[in-house]
Amino acid sequence: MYLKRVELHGFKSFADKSVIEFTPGVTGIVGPNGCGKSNITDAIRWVLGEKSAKALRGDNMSDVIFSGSEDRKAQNLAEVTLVFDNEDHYLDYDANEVEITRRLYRINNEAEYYINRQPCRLKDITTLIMDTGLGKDTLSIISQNNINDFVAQKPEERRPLFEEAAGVAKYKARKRESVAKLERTTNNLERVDDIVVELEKQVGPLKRQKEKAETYLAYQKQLEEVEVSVLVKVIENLSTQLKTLDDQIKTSDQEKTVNDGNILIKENQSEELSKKMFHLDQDVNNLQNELFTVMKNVSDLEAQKATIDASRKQAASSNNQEDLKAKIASLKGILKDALREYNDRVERYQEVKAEKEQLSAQQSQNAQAQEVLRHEIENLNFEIHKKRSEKTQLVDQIENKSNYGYGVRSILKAKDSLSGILGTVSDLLTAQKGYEMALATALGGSVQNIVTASEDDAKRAIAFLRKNHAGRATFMPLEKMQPRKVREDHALICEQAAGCLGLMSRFVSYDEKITPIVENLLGNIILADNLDHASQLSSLLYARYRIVTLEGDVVNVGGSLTGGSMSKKNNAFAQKEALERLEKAIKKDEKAYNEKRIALNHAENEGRELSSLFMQKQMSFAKLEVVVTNKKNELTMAKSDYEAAAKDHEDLVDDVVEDHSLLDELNAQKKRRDELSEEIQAKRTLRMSYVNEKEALENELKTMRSDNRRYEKALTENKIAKTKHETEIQNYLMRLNDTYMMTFEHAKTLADPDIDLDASTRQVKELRNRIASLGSVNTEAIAQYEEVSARYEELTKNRQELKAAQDKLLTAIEDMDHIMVDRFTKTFEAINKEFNNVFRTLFGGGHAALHYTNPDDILETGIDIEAQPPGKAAKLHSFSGGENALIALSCLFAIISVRPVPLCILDEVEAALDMANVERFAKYLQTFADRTQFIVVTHREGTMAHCDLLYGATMQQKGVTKLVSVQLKEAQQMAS
Ligand SMILES: Nc1ncnc2c1ncn2[C@@H]1O[C@H](COP(=O)(O)OP(=O)(O)OP(=O)(O)O)[C@@H](O)[C@H]1O
Repeated sequence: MYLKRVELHGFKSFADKSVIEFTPGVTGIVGPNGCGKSNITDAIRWVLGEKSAKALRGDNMSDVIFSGSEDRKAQNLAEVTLVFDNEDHYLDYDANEVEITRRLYRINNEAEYYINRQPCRLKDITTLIMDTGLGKDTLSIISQNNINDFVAQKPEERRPLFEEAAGVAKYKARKRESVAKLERTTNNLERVDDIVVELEKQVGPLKRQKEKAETYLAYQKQLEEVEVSVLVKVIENLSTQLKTLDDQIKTSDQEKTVNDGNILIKENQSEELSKKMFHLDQDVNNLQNELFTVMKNVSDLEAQKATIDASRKQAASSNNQEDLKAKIASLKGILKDALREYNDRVERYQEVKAEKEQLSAQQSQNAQAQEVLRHEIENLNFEIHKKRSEKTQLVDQIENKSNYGYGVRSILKAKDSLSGILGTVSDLLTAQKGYEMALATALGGSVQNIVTASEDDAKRAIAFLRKNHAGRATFMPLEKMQPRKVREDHALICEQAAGCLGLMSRFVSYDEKITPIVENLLGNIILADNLDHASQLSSLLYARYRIVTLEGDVVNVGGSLTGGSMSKKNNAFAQKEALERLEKAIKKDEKAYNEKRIALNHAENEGRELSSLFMQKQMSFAKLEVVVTNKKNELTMAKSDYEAAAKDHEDLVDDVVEDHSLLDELNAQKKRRDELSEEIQAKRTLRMSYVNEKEALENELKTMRSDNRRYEKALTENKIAKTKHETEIQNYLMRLNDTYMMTFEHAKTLADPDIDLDASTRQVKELRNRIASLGSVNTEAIAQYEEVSARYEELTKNRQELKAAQDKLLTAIEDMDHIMVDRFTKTFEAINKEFNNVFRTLFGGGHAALHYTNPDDILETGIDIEAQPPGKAAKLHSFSGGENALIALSCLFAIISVRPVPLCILDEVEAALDMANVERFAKYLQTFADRTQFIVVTHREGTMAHCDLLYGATMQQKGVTKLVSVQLKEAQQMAS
């Protein structure tokens, strides 16, 4: 390999493109001072990788670009190419010729590098020439300064030259890299070690915490599964019991109400009976007194009559003729009395008969009246039951809101466990009577909106619905609701308009605190009496408002109409109104029912009285029948007695003046007596029946009161049980909500319906105990552990890798050290030997040697020079400049002979030598010329004489170097 050509363009004084051809052997470059000879050396050094501007004799790298002269402008870039012949493939590059180019731009200070015109990095160039003997720090470029400094250098500063000769630069560079790597690896290892130790401290406790947290979560999961099923089952059981209790309460309540009514009626009846008995007693008493008087009268009158009858009987029994007249007269008197009595009794018989018939007629009237009343009572009872069941249905609809959305119902059910739920709009508003349809229309779907105290309450409720998949609902936070209004001028138009009743909000009752809701929902809705007026009004108001009618038709904003028939069934306000109406009707029917019951009772009493009277009449009638028969017999006998006596004695029959007053009075008194007896008897019988009836009533009342106590007791017990059940259900629902954030419906979908309640309840308790025994738990530990342990594992792996890398690097460094020591020692010894030889040749005798300054550390040792020219003492600092140069050149040649280099550039290295030594130097050069290509910058003729090729550097144009091939003579002229 040798340098074939150097091409320069714009480099320092080489303004124009210059091509310098070289041949193997020694090439001399001559010329006057400052004409640019050393710039060629700089150019070669630059291409071979020099990075220091100072080494290139400049301040900045851009100083290498031609900076202009008197006649020439500065260049914008410098470019130098070295062309090597590489036929022997000395350079490790697959080409017979290798071109290395470096280029630098002034404008951005950017450099470009090429190998065989292919762009590359500076590092690729230094790698290519490493250990070839080329390169900026090698033996290939030796300047006058290098030579001058060599002897004065510190031993350590001389070492690189020897290292280069020993070919350890590659290893040194690699070692440097390995050491740097080792340092980085060690640093990393230490850092990783620190972290691993730190992590180790954390991993243990975190693992324990994580395991505890996992156990806790497993228990919690188990607990949730079991407890949700238990809670669902318990709630279902309690709900079933609650339903039974409700039914029992309803039944007891109804039974008690019926019983209460019956007791009241029976008590009234009993009281009435007492009153009647009291009056009967008074009547009987009075009648009894009168009876006494009448009986005394009868007795008196009968006594008088008996006297008369006795004298008549005496006269009648006489058989004297003279008394015959008196006898006939007596018998006639007896006959007349008998007839009168008979007629009297017959008349009474007829009277009693008539009375009996009248009573019978009254009885059947009474029976009819009773029948009518019973029928009416039955009807009323049926009505009341019907209305009560309608009411139950209606209450159920109103309370359970079965026609409302799922979300609304879910919220109402969970109301107690949520905060700030005030109820639905339909709960909080009541339509005034007659405005139910209008209000329902005005509100539309908003009736189902749920009013909350605050916006946060609404948000919590929405979160609850979302979590439980429990439907959707609209919420109206009181604090957020803005009023809607009708403009004042529009309100004035309304006031004047036909059929306008005013703002809908005026026809609603509500609690003052929900005013914002009412003003928001109804503040701009107008009520009109009918659709025609509503339509006219809408036109007047430019169709800006919603106008509803009493019938529930609507003129919408914009003027469209909605209307037709509307079911009241789902109208919340109509439902409320219907309930009120139903309750009133039930009360009215109940009142009528009780009144009819009392009337029936009266009729029954009257019936009883009539029947008692009728019985008595019947008895009197029967008695009278006997009396009439008796009287008839008596009359027949009297008639027969009279006719027997009067027969054949018609002359003796006188027309006696008859005085019937006594008999009439007696008959009258007797009639009265019988009437009184009959009446007393009737009243007594009646009283007796009243006594029996009252007794029966009291017995019934006793039973009913005892029933009532039973009902009350059952009611109280059931109500207490109901409250207890409700509270328990509420508590369980709250537990579901608070602990598991679940609605009952959602929990039901997750629950196991076939659990054994007792066993599961025990399991819940046990799990709770287990959880409690875990103490404080950090659930974050699971994620923390995962993170820390993953990091720990990764870093542990890292540590192993780093450790392996460290070991590998240490081994590599050790190997390199061995190689370097070996090579360095061998090369050093060879150079040392050669040094003495060259020295003796150049000095013509004497002695020279090289020594390690630190033989124990071959890798770092400096190199000492021991030189003793013939006849002189060996003190380096006391040699002349020329001697120093010769010593240095001896060493240089020794090195070159041990380690031949392909190219060596010597820049005025022999300047300090005398002519004889220059001669020796030049000759010596020739001894190497077959192995090493020399380029020698020189002023010395002796050197020039031994050059194979000579170039002369000139500056024909000022400041611009031009190189021409010259003959020795021309060169000598140029030098001189
Ligand atoms: N960037 C540059 N642009 C133009 N000319 C430059 C630039 N850098 C250096 N020079 C010129 O190059 C010359 C120096 O060249 P160089 O040091 O190679 O000369 P020389 O021939 O080696 O001299 P000597 O024999 O004294 O060592 C100077 O004239 C300097 O002005």
